[in-house]
Amino acid sequence: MPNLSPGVAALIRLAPYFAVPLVVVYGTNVGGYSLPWGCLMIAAIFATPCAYKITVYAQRWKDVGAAGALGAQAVPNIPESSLSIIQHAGKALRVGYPGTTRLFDEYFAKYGNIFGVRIFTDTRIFTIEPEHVKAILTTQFDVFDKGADIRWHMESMLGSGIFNADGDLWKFHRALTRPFFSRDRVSDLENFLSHTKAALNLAESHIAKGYAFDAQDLASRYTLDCSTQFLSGKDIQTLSAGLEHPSTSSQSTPAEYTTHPSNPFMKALTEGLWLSANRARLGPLWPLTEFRRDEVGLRRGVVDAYIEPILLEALAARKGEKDEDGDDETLLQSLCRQTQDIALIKDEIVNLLVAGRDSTASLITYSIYMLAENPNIAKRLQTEIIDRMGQKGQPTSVDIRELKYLRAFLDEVLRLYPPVPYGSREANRSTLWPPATPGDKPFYIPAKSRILFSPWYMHRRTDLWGPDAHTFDPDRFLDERLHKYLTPNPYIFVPFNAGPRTCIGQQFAYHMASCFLIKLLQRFTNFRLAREAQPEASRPPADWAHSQDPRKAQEKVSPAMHIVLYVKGGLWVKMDEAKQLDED
Ligand code: HEM
Repeated sequence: MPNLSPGVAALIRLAPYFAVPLVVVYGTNVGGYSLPWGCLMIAAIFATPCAYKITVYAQRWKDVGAAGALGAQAVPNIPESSLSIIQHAGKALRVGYPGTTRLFDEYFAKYGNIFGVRIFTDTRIFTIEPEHVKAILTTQFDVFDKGADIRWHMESMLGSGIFNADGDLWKFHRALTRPFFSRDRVSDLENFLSHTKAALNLAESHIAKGYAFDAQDLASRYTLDCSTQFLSGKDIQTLSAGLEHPSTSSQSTPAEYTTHPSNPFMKALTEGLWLSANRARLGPLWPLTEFRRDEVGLRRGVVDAYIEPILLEALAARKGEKDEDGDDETLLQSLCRQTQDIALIKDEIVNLLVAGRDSTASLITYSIYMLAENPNIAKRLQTEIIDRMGQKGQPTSVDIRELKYLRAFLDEVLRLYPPVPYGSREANRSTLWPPATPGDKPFYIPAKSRILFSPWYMHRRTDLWGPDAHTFDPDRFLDERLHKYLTPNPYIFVPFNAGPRTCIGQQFAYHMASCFLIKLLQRFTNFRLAREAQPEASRPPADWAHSQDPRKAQEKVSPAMHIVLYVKGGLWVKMDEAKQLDED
């Protein structure tokens, strides 16, 4: 139904669910038994809810029976209504601490590490068991697709790009993009270093005026410029906008920032993802919130308008060239060589921009947050970096490999603040998962179940990471805790997922974030949060301080998520220029 708004399309799709029971009620009336009109009306009103309840009970009965026949157990379903679940999920998206909504806290405590919820006729199964995550991502990879629901929620933003594809289409995308993330290509640090320099010059000019700056905005612009340079050979210069002034500064933000052409693009990208995530939380009800028009598609239109000129330039440059690939060919050039399908190329580029910008910006943002919160760790990192390459030296990929504490620091940020806090898949057929407790019956996973697994929750489990799981301590990736917890049980740490669909940009992201942090720590010191600049509405709610979750209780900013984790209201920080050491 391409020309209909989401709301109208959904109504047409749902019409049979409401019409069939009414017709049945009406049919009984004309079929000889003449019920009084009052009874008929009551029957008509209750027919659809009754039919829905019967479907739900019949499905559950079928699942329990199928589980029993296989010597397995059905996943326990939580006794909460669909509307209440939708309401909690929506609230969690707006104001919740990612992962610790009432829904999760209460039900993980009550039912253990796996439970099911029903949203109308859909079953969703939540798990934070590493063995289940291993099954989803690796050992039962062919059972778990992204699925039709995800495509329905994400299509307006991501089209048929790699994130949204399954089966042969996914294989096609993967084969197309993977060669561009080879070790050689991602180890070329010039792109990252030149953009780091531009980004840190902006930070420096703000600091010189005594202003705080939003490190999250800076990180997003840095990662977007690096990613576009890598993908198309030309950056889109979002860093040239400069930085916003904090609301506490006496001077307002210069017009060159507020009117910069990259701003509508950045805003549309973020809003598009937020709205897409909201669709997933609302389940089948989301079209009601976009009744008259496709709000996400509108944002995608803004994104397209910004990237189209770059694309058309690349296509024009292709004309007349020989059909040969070369080592210096960009991904965009390669796509243009292999297809003239502009929609496909646009989808591919948008998918990679979404992947490259937000997740790595999240890693850098939370890294700066942790530098500010842990001055001793910042000092140790600084010492490691300066000992190896001095205060001005440019890192190489060998340096990055040898900076062990920096890598442990990044991994610890990824553990406590995984940029992609939740993963989702759909079972294309029924299967069995190992029990959460050895000796118990395996779990029966019915076909078509939507599965949600949470690195966020799993990365913080004290039974998997030790009693200090809530403490930020990079040494856990270097000392005996590594061998005690992670080495024997690698699926407890999955910030990039794992298996055949593991993140393609993992090494790219480590290099991009490492370059930024190395140069940051060479140039600046004394990182601190500028709480006065943090917008009032984005500060952590007062009741978080009394939370049972020790990390939530000590947060100084509000972590929030759409699909990717971010800091609500931005991460406003101050820092000092490091004293220049004499390196001669
Ligand atoms: C810290 C940074 C990053 C994190 C934590 C991260 C995490 C992830 C995760 C969890 C997935 C699986 C998503 C899913 O299956 O739904 C994924 C997939 C992917 N990532 Fe990343 N990512 C990061 C950076 C990047 C970068 C920089 C790029 C490329 C420029 C990239 C490209 C991709 C692609 C193309 C996929 C899809 C793979 C597939 O479906 O086969 N990622 N990433």
